[in-house]
Amino acid sequence: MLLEVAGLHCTRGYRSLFRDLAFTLEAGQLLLVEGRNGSGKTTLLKTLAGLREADAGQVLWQQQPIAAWGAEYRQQFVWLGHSNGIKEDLTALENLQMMQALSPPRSPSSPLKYVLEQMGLAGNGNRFPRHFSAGMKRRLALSRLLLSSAKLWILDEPQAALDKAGIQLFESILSEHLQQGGSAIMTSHHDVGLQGSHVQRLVLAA
Ligand SMILES: Nc1ncnc2c1ncn2[C@@H]1O[C@H](COP(=O)(O)OP(=O)(O)OP(=O)(O)O)[C@@H](O)[C@H]1O
Repeated sequence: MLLEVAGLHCTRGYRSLFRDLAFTLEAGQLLLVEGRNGSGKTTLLKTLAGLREADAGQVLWQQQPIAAWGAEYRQQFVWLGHSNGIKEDLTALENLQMMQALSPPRSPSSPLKYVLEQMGLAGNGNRFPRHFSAGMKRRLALSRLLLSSAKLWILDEPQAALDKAGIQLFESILSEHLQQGGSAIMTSHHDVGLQGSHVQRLVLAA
């Protein structure tokens, strides 16, 4: 088992978002976290990523509490939040270099120009993302999925701003990751075109 969550309780202000939350995630599985705006999806993802503390409960990564992993836990997953985490003053190619440096690299690694091509950004390598559309920025942000060898992906509304082709591209990258024994936790307000016993759903009802 890769990730195990038990008795998780998170509050924000005086509001309890979820209580006694429990689930497990195995290699090859996708967990879709659903719920209305403000129900606590981002809060849950940040808690799983160790970016905020739970009020109670445990998050175990490979049987060990994430706190016990220390800084090493950050190398175990790819994080993509609402913010794209790209630098507007670096070119697209320089952004890929930065992403590559921050994550355990894939081996063999693809040439960065090829990664841009795969993401539908061919010819934009030397441009600055401040001149990109919102969907182009999201595609650049999602490039990190092709650069990292991390087994777990934690993605907050990864399809935001993507056009139909971008959503299909993301789903095919995700599907390949799962087939290769990776796992992912993601939020979405849209249907995800992946089905099967390896896809679990968690609906937050707060
Ligand atoms: N920085 C903060 N300080 C205080 N309360 C916050 C903060 N961020 C979020 N909240 C509250 O926590 C609750 C859950 O927010 P969260 O962002 O986790 O929801 P969400 O399900 O991801 O929403 P959305 O679908 O809109 O992205 C909301 O009621 C929100 O008001």
